[in-house]
Amino acid sequence: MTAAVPAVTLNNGVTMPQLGFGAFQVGEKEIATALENGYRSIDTASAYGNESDVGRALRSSGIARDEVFVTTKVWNTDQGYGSTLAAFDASLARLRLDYVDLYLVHWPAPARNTYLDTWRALEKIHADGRARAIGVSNFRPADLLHLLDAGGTVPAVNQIELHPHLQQAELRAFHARHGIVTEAWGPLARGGLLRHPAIVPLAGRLGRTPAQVVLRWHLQLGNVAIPKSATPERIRQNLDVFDFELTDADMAAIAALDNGTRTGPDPDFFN
Ligand SMILES: NC(=O)C1=CN([C@@H]2O[C@H](COP(=O)(O)OP(=O)(O)OC[C@H]3O[C@@H](n4cnc5c(N)ncnc54)[C@H](OP(=O)(O)O)[C@@H]3O)[C@@H](O)[C@H]2O)C=CC1
Ligand SMILES: O=C(O)C(=O)[C@@H](O)[C@H](O)C(=O)CO
Repeated sequence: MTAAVPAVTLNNGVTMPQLGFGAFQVGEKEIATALENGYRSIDTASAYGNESDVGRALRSSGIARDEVFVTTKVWNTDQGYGSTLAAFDASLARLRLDYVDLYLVHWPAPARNTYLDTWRALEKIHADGRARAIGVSNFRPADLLHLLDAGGTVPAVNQIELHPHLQQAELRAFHARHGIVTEAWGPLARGGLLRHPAIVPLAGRLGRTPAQVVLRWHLQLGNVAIPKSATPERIRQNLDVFDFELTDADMAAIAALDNGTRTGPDPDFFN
């Protein structure tokens, strides 16, 4: 039996489950499996091409709308004030929802130089009650400073690549200073960490899997994490992480694995 998922409170008082289902490269079946097994937060994006699958899985689950936290994101080519408003309408239509819980700017896309205008559109969407919270993704400290200096709404969340090989100390400290929740994408380093000689024995000692140990590390750091799996047993296993704890020594052993390795694009260059 999986214990209840704790909630984190965002800077506007909205609460969000600390562990959710990452829906990149999955379809309705996997999203339905996640919901059946107790996930109550789904992370999608217009770029994933599966917002309709998320909507269908939600409707057929029979779970009340207000019990599931739905995140989606505006893609780089839709950045800009008017185009973001139009992209949001299209996302809601595909999801067949009246609102999302969290709407994110997917990448800063620095060469476009449009994220401030995009952010104004997210503020309008939030003011209109169509996103309960708004945030960003893959923003670097300089992007966040730029946004904060422009005034307006402080992002509720920055969703960034974060795992033991890329611990993002500078961004996490920035977020803590400004009340921004850190959400980890690729929390399992896309599977690349799970045979690591520092993780495997830890998992053996605790009677857990390597993925569960890594997810527990995220939770104890205070991150929101959104692991993806297309495998039912792993989908279940990844949510079953609320009844054990890593010691300070375990946390320190994992902290030592930081080597700055990315599994995905670098926000400096991804446009
Ligand atoms: N904002 C952004 O720019 C980005 C956001 N994301 C979001 O983050 C989510 C998660 O990131 P993602 O890149 O998918 O990577 P993850 O770190 O979640 O890793 C997913 C990989 O790990 C494997 N895996 C999952 N659970 C286990 C387990 N218990 N044991 C062994 N292997 C496991 C999966 O295999 P299998 O599926 O075969 O079970 C898959 O290959 C995405 O789905 C998306 O929602 C991701 C990338 C960028
Ligand atoms: O999954 C996402 O949210 C992403 O933005 C990335 O997958 C990104 O699109 C990518 O990896 C492109 O190669």
